[in-house]
Amino acid sequence: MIKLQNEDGCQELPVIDLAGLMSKDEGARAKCASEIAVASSEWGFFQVVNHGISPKLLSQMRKEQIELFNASFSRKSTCGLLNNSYRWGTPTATAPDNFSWSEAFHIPLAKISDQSCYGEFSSLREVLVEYAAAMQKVARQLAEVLIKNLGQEFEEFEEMIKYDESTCFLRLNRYPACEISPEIYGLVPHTDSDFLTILHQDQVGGLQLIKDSKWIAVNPNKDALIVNIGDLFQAWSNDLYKSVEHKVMGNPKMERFSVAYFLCPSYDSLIKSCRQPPIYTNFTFAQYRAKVHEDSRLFGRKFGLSRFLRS
Ligand SMILES: O=C(O)CCC(=O)C(=O)O
Ligand SMILES: [Fe+2]
Repeated sequence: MIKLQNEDGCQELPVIDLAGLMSKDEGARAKCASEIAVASSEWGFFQVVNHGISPKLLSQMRKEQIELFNASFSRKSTCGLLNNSYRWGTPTATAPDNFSWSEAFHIPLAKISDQSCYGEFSSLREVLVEYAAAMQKVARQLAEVLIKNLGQEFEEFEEMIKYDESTCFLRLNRYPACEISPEIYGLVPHTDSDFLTILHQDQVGGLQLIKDSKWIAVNPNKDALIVNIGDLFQAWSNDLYKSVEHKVMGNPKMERFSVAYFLCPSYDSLIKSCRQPPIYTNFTFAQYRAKVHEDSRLFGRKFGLSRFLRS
């Protein structure tokens, strides 16, 4: 059992002021970029403030999200709603420790402006469109910093990986209060299969990540977004940036909401290390997704990048 380290106040997730990236002062821009790169390699996780997304948009998103999840189960799982993306629990679970006590909508960006996905939730559409565009902007800004820090041209990177509206997605999460047992996860430990993820959580808390072999809780900060490195950036950077395991703990009394934006490349993008000697074999995003799905189906879990290690 891994002890929760920051219960005794040892370590707090870095908070980075993104205003630095926009500064006229070159030194301030370089300092901010360096903080992002260091946090990505030492933590694989960080928080950003002054990210440019208005508090109004964040609170509108939360309001719409709550209304959506308040709908009946039969309505949420109705054919057509948000691209049939409603999921609850873990269909592949074989034991309590691989079951996630949560429900979610998992919406590809390509479907976000599609009127036919919304039914009576028409005001959700406008908010999601604006939210996705705002998150995409921050995600690309961070990707640019991380790519330049690897000594690569960002334009070339974007040319190679062509973000795809059908592979980037938003996930709306709800974690109902779970009175059954404190052992049950809201979301089981996992790494994200993308370049990077940007999360907006409410004030309930429950997200934890591994740092130096210990679980660290992310204390809610109402002004911050949480950023984490995904498997693809770890492979691309040849393990310089870390895709670390994280999980959501269940809460016996309070429900919790979060929204995650996943920055993904097109399926045919080749993910190859920018450094020598490469730790992983080259793979396309389609191959990676297929392997993750196959492992979940056959073994009930994801093995992720370890499947692509060079022998
Ligand atoms: O809700 C959270 O805090 C984490 C969500 C997450 O890790 C995910 O959706 O991949
Ligand atoms: Fe995640």
